[in-house]
Amino acid sequence: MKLFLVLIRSSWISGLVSGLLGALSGMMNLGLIMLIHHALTDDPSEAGSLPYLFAGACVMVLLTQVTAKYLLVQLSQATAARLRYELCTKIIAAPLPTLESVGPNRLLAALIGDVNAITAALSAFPAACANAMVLACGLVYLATLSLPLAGGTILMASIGVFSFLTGLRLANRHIRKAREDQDEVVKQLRAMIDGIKELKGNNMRCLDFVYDVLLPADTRMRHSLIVGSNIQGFAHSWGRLFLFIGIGLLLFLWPQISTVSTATLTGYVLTILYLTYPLDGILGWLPAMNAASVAVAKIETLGLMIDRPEQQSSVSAPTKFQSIELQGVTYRYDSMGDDCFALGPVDLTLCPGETLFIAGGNGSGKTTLAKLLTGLYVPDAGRLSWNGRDVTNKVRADYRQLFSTVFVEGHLFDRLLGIDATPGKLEHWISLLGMEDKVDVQTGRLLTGELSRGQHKRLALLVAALDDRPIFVFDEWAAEQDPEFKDTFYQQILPELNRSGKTVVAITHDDRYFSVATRVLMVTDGRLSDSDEKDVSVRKAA
Ligand SMILES: Nc1ncnc2c1ncn2[C@@H]1O[C@H](COP(=O)(O)OP(=O)(O)OP(=O)(O)O)[C@@H](O)[C@H]1O
Repeated sequence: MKLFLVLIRSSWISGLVSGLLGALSGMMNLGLIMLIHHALTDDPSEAGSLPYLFAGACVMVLLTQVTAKYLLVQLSQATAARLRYELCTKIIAAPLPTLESVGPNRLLAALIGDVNAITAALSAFPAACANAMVLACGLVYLATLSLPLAGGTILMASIGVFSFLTGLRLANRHIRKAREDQDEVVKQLRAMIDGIKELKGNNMRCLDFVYDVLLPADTRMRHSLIVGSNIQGFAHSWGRLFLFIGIGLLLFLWPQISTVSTATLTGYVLTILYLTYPLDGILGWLPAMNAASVAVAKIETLGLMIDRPEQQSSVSAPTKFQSIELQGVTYRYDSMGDDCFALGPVDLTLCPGETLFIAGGNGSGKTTLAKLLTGLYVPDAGRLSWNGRDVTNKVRADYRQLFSTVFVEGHLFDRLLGIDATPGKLEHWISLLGMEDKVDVQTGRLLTGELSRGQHKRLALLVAALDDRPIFVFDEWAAEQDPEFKDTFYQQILPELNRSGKTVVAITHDDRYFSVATRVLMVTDGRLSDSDEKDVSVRKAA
């Protein structure tokens, strides 16, 4: 039922019209059968207008079917696009930790697989309406031929449909399970694509991955699908059987207990045989409906999980700040129970124009701190303030616009988006970063296809520089640069940003360059402290 609500929300008028047209086409189909019945049983010399009626009914069937399908293709695609858009909007608006805990695989499976399942079921909607109408009209026609026979047929068909629906409910459990297993399969397929180099370099790992991870996940999904589909198939055949039992009873039993003319019997059998097609169509459509309902439920659950939209920000970014302060800020990941990492309490004040380096061991919490500082994570406790005012949910999105960031796993879009840089500035940064052959200045396209990790970082820095926010946050930016460019970064790029009034926060392990910073802080096991390494590096640099 929810599936129809999804359809109606998209455009109830198109849905209704295509349903009605489908039903009309069903009636026309049945009209054809009645005409055939007359042509077979009436005197050929009295055919009169029958051929014209037949031709007219054929044209009507064609017109109604084509129009209904045309309308529904538009509608089902619009519904799919709308579902995708709604989900994408929710994803963009959801807080980062929520998305991190849902994970990209589940999001992708919903955006692609579930939306496609819904589109497939909706596309078959006019045909289902046509089939339902053929069945309904067929039963009425049967009633005009013989009321008791029609009653018997309805009884047999009802038993068949009821058995089928019972089987479908049973199959549903397995189809739902298969949908859960699909998330795991998508996860492992992504792992295979992301880890292709690691797999190619170690045959044993490759075999282990394929036979111990990928195939078992796939087998679990396949098994659930096979069981579900087999139950559906059996229920389908079982439901259909009752129609043939009805025909058998009609042919062999009815003439024994009542007198019935051959013309009536012929019309009856002809109609019932014809009705097996629409019945088949409906029984065949119900499993697709079933899969679509599972998909709707999945999208709804996911939508509810991520439906905690943050307040959206104004389009223009702030150009200045006076201070940013973290007071007693704490943050804990909640994904791994009690053992999860906790940061803080952290006290930190960031002032305009300073160059702050943050150092510390692996896993000590530097990136977590950067995500808190940039408003991507919300502190569990403590206070984050911007120009003396608390960064509440209402202003968090605006606050995030203060930062140009380059995170370790940052993504590069293949074009410059949301950037309004002058050609002079663009060329300056392209030449400073040596990215002349990776950027199409005319179109703003970035050639992100085959980049080395160092080049990837340089392009990311280019985008951040063109973003031109008051504060730059670099997470181990120089880690993948050659010594020469590392030097350019610390001795040329950071001072240049500083001279143009920017504040820089750089997470770094390069103690050789600590002298460039105005302040160096150290993170140890989630705690922040002043570092005495800056003095050491100043001595080293001297
Ligand atoms: N999304 C997450 N869910 C749960 N735990 C996480 C998540 N991200 C990071 N952690 C954990 O938090 C801790 C701190 O991670 P963080 O990335 O902040 O460290 P880091 O100091 O930047 O390390 P590195 O120098 O290796 O980049 C680590 O133990 C990490 O496993």
